[in-house]
Amino acid sequence: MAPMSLCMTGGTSTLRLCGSAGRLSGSAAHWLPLRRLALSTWYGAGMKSVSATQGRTIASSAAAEPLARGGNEGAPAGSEQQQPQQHGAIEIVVGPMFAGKTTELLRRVASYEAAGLRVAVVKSNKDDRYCAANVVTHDGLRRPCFASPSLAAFKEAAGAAYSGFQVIAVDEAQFFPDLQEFCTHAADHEHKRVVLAGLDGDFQRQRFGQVLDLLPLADSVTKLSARCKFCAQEERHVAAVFSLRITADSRQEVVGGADVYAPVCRRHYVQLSQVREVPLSSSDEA
Ligand SMILES: Nc1ncnc2c1ncn2[C@@H]1O[C@H](COP(=O)(O)OP(=O)(O)O)[C@@H](O)[C@H]1O
Ligand SMILES: Cc1cn([C@H]2C[C@H](O)[C@@H](COP(=O)(O)O)O2)c(=O)[nH]c1=O
Repeated sequence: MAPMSLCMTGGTSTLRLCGSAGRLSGSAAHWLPLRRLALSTWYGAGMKSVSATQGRTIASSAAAEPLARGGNEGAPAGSEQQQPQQHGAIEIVVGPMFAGKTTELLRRVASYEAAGLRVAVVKSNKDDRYCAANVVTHDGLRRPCFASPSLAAFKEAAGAAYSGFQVIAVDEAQFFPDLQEFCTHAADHEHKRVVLAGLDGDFQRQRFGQVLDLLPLADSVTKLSARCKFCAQEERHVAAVFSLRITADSRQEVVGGADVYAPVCRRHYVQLSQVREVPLSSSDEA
């Protein structure tokens, strides 16, 4: 079994497979073709990132490097022989609101494009906060995208262009009803690299959509943190790991920004989510 490592950088933890063919032991070593495994484990290596709380610089990632070489490590230079197929992969970026998930998604998109790959960016059409046809970060970075109710609808809208995309970047992943099925098929059978950004939990810290279902299928999982809004008011910088809803709406899906949510640390989540429950339950009784 390939070992897992938890790499901490500031407010960010990156959980990634860091096995190598040489370190394989047990039954997997008997049936996995070693060369294929060596290539696929190399893809995820070297990923590093820092949290939104640490500013706008997100450390460079080596994730695009192998792909920059076309994923064709086995072919001799200038060879006319058929190139090996690109390997599929699933990268997941999670965290509370305002943690920099979309920023990180766009950084990876730019990195893959710089490596010469064709990238499609998709977001849920439920997210109409800043612009219907763009992925937009809370601080205004933007990029045109497909806005779709489902990933099947995106595939249909892309039409013939779909097969040319080597990377599919999905923002607001928690809103897609067919996330697991689409990503699994795209990575396993269409050999695409799928990069997802989304909430792992809702305002009640419950699973949100299908993001968590993809963890066992992912090549890398990066959890980002934001900065606790209430600690910041006390001039303390504390990592925010939860999204607190500051309105009295109890539906799971409520699209919004700083008017509806605040990033909070554990202490403030516990304190303030209980406060929030009082007006909710008294109004429920009325
Ligand atoms: N009210 C706010 N609270 C916290 N961060 C904010 C707020 N408004 C803008 N930002 C900025 O948003 C950036 C993160 O945006 P984004 O990548 O869209 O986050 P996410 O996708 O995780 O919600 C942060 O670096 C921060 O500078
Ligand atoms: C916590 C929480 C969030 N949402 C919505 C609010 C926003 O529209 C998105 C998250 O956007 P971001 O890019 O991560 O800032 O999800 C929701 O519907 N329900 C929730 O509990």
